[in-house]
Amino acid sequence: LKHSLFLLSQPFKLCNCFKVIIGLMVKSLSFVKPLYPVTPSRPPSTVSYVERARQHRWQCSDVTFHCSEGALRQQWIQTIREQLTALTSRPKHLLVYINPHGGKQQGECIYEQKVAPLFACASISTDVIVTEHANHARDHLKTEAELKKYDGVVCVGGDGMFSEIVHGLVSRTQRENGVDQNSPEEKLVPCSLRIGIIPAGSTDCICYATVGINDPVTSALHVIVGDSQPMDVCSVHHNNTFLRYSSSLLGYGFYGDVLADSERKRWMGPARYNFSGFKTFLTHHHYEGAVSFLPATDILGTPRDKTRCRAGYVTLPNLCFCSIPEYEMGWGVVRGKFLAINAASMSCACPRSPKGLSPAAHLADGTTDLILVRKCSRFNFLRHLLRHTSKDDQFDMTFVEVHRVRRFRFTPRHWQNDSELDLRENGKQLFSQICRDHPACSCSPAYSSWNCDGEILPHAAIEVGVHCQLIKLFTRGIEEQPLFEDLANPPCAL
Ligand SMILES: Nc1ncnc2c1ncn2[C@@H]1O[C@H](COP(=O)(O)OP(=O)(O)OP(=O)(O)O)[C@@H](O)[C@H]1O
Ligand SMILES: CCCCCCCCCCCCC/C=C/[C@@H](O)[C@H](CO)NC(=O)CCCCC
Ligand SMILES: [Ca+2]
Repeated sequence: LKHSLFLLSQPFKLCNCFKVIIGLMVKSLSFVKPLYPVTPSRPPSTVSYVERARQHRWQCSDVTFHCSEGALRQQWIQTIREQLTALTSRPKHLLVYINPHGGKQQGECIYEQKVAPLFACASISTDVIVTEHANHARDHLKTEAELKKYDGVVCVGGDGMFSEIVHGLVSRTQRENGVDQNSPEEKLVPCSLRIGIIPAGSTDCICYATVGINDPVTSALHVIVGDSQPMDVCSVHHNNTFLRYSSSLLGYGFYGDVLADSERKRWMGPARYNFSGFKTFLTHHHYEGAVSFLPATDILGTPRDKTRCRAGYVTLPNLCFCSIPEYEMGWGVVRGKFLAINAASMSCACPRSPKGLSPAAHLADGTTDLILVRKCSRFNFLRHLLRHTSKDDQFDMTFVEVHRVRRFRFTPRHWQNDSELDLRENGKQLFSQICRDHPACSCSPAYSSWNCDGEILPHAAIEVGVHCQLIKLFTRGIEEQPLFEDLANPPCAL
């Protein structure tokens, strides 16, 4: 009995079969059509378990046991419960934030119908907060939430909602440890609570790039089995002032302009990105400036590798976050006119771009892939963009270069001083400012804005540093797909 239960309650591979118990329910008789004669004193017991399906999807299945002998039945139930309680990596108490306005505005419904029943089945208790305004979750986490009560935080929403959770948790952790976020050289203290993402947004790139699919049930099951995946976070500063954290894309030029335009069309839902993407492509603005960066020379991989960041990938201990003066000598500089400057700390894969902006980027290696797309013809830029959606190499083009870096800075060519910046900060954002060289014409504006994980940063001049493994998610990274998927889950008796 003990041996069978051990197999049932551990992630295991046997004849390519994968089953992990998530919970046990002693069902009331009315739920089950008995196969065997049962009496009210001996109801059947149902064990729920996780099963792999196609394309990284996980699903929940049940097996119902009947046992005519009361004592043996009780022994099974007790032992399964003990085994499940002994799994310390599994969360028991979670704090859940739901954004009711993310994506197609289905957050509450997705949580109630698909996720809450699974958490209940796995005996996870939850405190649920439906947010009432933007930054509600961030501010609650930063100051009020009694974090000691919980084993993790779950966000139901998109990348913007995830970003709120990251800001709340990281800021709280730094404050409690006396770390000054305004200093770009400061080494930040990692957060101890894991974060779960139930995808209910428009892009959901963090979920897609860490699980392999945007599916609320799959994500909930990864939380239940207690997966853990460390993740890098970039800090963004301007003039020794902390601006924001970023865990997926920091994009200036094309992706900054797409976002600025799409924010005015939120009413369109996820389709706003198609509309603004097409419009921004047609405007074909370029931006002049200098990008200086500190290459990551002490790591094995490069952004042009054919290998991908997959579950179980172990990063070698590296220098992670390093202070500027120590490495000042190794900095490189690229000046020019750019259609896009993108920094991808992870692949940024999402349904729109299944391999992502930087397919070989790693989730937790302390680096970000800096992609510089120089001014080129519309036709060439379109070829580059379309390669985000195909298998072809988007970096194999003369006007594109990519560097794996630990830190970088961007200074726009005409950047003057902070009085201009203050104007932007105070809400009078100069997105429509025209080129200073030709004040009367309507050619490319002098500045774009940064797209920071889907939030607009009004500052153009920024300094960015990667903080290796600052947060942890309730995922295990994308699992390698079996060669013959049909053989991965043969019918397998428990
Ligand atoms: N109750 C609320 N009312 C209005 N805005 C909210 C509320 N709760 C959170 N927000 C904000 O909504 C914004 C968008 O949310 P979210 O990321 O969940 O969806 P999305 O933008 O559609 O998806 P994605 O970020 O994946 O593209 C976030 O910036 C978040 O701060
Ligand atoms: C002519 C048009 C060609 C279109 C080419 C399509 C290329 C798609 C690449 C998509 C990359 C998304 C990267 C993820 C960024 C997220 O942090 C952010 C927040 O959710 N999403 C966007 O900014 C949303 C960005 C959406 C951009 C379209
Ligand atoms: Ca990385």
